[in-house]
Amino acid sequence: MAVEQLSEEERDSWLRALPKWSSCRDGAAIERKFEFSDFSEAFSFMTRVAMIAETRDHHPEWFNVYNRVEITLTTHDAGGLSLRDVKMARKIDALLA
Ligand SMILES: C[C@H](O)[C@H](O)[C@H]1CNC2=NC(N)=NC(=O)C2=N1
Repeated sequence: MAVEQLSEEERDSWLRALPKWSSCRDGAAIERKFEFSDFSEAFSFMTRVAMIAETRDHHPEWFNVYNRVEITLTTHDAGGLSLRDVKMARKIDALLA
């Protein structure tokens, strides 16, 4: 599905609203690291993120070891960062609010 990459200006302004996420891959992605009390908490969080990803058809790249989860968001169909990533990041943040 066609989806637009954010311009550099749009990216910078959206990122200011997502202070827990940092830009990576030369602006093509954003990432956030999470730490939980144990694996069960981490995996439960991942399960909730997975459900959101499925309903939105927008899937994270992620890494988990025990209580740590690292999430990278990028839009493969756009070859970079899109509004889908920003919205997904907001949803993920809201899970922990
Ligand atoms: C065919 C399917 O809708 C697409 O491949 C979706 C699935 N999940 C996706 N996830 C992400 N992160 N980027 C995409 O471009 C993407 N595209």
